[in-house]
Amino acid sequence: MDKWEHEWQEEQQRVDHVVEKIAERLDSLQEHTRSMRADIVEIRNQFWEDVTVNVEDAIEAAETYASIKQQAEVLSERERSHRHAQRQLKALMRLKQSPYFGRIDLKVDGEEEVERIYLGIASFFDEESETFLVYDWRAPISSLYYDYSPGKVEYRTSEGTLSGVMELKRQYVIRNGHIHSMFDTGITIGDELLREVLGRRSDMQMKSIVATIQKEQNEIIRDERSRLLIVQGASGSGKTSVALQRVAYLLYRYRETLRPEQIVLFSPNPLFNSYVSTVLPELGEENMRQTTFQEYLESQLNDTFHVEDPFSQLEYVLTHAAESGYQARVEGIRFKSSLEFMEIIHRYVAFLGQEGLIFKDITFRGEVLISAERVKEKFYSLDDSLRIPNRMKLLAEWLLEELKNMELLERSKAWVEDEIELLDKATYYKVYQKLRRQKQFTQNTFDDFEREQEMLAMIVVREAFKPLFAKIKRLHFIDIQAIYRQLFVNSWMISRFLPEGKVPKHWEEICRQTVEKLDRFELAYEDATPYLYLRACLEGFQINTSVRHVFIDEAQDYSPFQFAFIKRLFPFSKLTVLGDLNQSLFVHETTDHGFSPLLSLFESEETKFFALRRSYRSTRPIVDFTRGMIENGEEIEPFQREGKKPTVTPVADMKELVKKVADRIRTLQSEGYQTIAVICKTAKESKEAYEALKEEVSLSLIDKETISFEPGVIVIPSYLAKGVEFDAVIIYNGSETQYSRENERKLFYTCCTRAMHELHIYFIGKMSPFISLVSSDTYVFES
Ligand SMILES: Nc1ncnc2c1ncn2[C@@H]1O[C@H](COP(=O)(O)OP(=O)(O)OP(=O)(O)O)[C@@H](O)[C@H]1O
Repeated sequence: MDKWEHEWQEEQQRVDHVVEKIAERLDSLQEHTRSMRADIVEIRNQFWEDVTVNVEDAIEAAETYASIKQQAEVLSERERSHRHAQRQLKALMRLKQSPYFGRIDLKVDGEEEVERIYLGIASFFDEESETFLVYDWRAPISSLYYDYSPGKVEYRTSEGTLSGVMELKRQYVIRNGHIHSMFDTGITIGDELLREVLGRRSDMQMKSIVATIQKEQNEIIRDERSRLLIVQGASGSGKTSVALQRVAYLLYRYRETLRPEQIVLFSPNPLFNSYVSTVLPELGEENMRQTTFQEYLESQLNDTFHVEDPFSQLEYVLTHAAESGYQARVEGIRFKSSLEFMEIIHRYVAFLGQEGLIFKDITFRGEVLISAERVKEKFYSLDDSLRIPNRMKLLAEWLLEELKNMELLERSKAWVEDEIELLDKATYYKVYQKLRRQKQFTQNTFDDFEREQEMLAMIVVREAFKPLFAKIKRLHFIDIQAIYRQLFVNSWMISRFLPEGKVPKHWEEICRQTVEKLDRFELAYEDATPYLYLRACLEGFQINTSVRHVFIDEAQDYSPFQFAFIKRLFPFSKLTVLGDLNQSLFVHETTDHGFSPLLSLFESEETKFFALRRSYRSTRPIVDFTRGMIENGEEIEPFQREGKKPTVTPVADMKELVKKVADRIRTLQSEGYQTIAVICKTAKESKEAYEALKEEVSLSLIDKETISFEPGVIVIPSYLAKGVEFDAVIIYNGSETQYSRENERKLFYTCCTRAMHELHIYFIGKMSPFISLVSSDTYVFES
């Protein structure tokens, strides 16, 4: 037996030993959770018995209530522990299958012994030997594994910086308790293991990368200082992966204080949410809160407007270029997304502090109780050194007082008498009891009747006024819609607020389009954030104080305005922003600001910028091809994973296109690929492609309503394929007519970079100039 075989055997023996220990722990934990479950069932049963106690008698009811409350607390505490134990169980079960993936041998300077540190997805401490049989990958010492190759190392502990020598770095693939493969690694973390991992077939769910995190990624994952962390990373460089492992890291590092719901991830679409949702559970953590910016907008605006989503905006930009008004809309999108427009809103708000606010009449049963004019007069009579939201609060208090007086007067109106007659018996009885308790009955039947009527009138009017009071408390008397509209009704209005006095191009047309939409209760995507911002400046920000970390993935698709807004929403939160400027989809990104507006959000010493240049997703030939399409593409480093060159195929017409694409799908399937995406430019093109192809092969169509992927063949519009990857990608129609304008370059690049193993492009007529740009040795032209 050679040395390596011998080591392998020893390693397997250790795995067996650890697995056995884990199995023992599992047994006792299972026993413990079983008894905990029995407890919970018992408390629950008891609970219902208590609830059926007679609650007629007030004292007894109060006692019952107290006891139920106490029991409920015990129950929820037990349930929490049970959930915790369940999670531990799951983690242990995973650990039992694959207890660790790495080992480092460390000799600390000044010590004799070499310590062997094994890394896995969770720690496992053996009480008998009082040693960690496995260290959590997030433990401080584990960082050595990611940051160093064998040789001299340094690391920080609570006692200071220690130095030493890493004598060995080893990687394992362990499945079902058996070592599948084992490598000793050199400079980078297991190129071999990484190659193996990356060469696997995709199965529509993102995977954790803890075994092969690269040094440059580890730095981002473990950064704890920055308030704003910006990651510009090439396509496939692991931005999303880094974001998710960072969430897991933070949950571990701050496990005493940080809960998963205090972390929010903004993702590009709901489909992406489901794509990444398995990573944290795989690591034994609960998922953070996942949302999309659109979801937030809708939650705030849906009761007033139909809010356009970003994909409809993009679909318009991509497909309506020939229409009149198109240039104005595009210019409007750019302008309304800028920080300049935010500044205009600030100036507008300052102006509104002095004049120009618009209020609603306060009406009741079709009559004006307090006219908008009176409300306005009152507002401007308030101390104008106060901020507008504070004045609004005072105004609301005043309105509530006024309304209370009016409520009194209302009681004698005729409608109240009619309503009293419609009251049910129970209400009458309640009033009777109440008067009796207050000993207000006089025995004089006539007076008593009067008193009863008064009280009933009070009840009726109070009930009717309730919604009015609620609206005032929510400041619904401010006519935000009209105030926003006012900025666009007179096209000269804007010139008062322009910082440099330059009115945007097509301004009149932009105004006309905006007002027209607002009057139809529609809000264009580009208007939604400024509208909410204006509202917040007038009503006060509804900030979220509990969230501690906000992650924004695909950040290149957010406007500077949106970034600034998100920061205001989460004032106590750190921001991790990840994106790739080469994949910008939205129109506002065609300007040159990049991520620079972000830098103005925090002080420079609180901000850190990282660049990820290595691309892991696609094979080297695919990266060589795609990086030729973009500026500075040579800076992207492909990971050395071999594969076939992309193909570019001309076809004569739609009929031939469908036939060739269907043939390709069949070939790819026969090669064993699980996930094959036919990527189209728009939803419209996707639908057409799907209708044509479905006669030939079995496939499904993805649209913006789709919430999860299934493996197989899909047809998908470009913008929904963002952030996701497929074994093989077919670009349905890569001709000049589809992709030639500058804002289509990045779209095309994004589509092509979704491919892990194979990329095939078809075109009719002329090929897209973004292909002709690329060196012809990087692809195969299949005529
Ligand atoms: N260190 C790593 N070890 C193993 N796989 C990795 C590593 N880093 C990235 N990957 C893999 O590379 C692929 C791309 O990663 P990810 O989607 O996170 O990149 P991205 O930068 O967000 O890409 P894009 O911007 O194109 O959407 C994924 O399959 C991911 O698992």
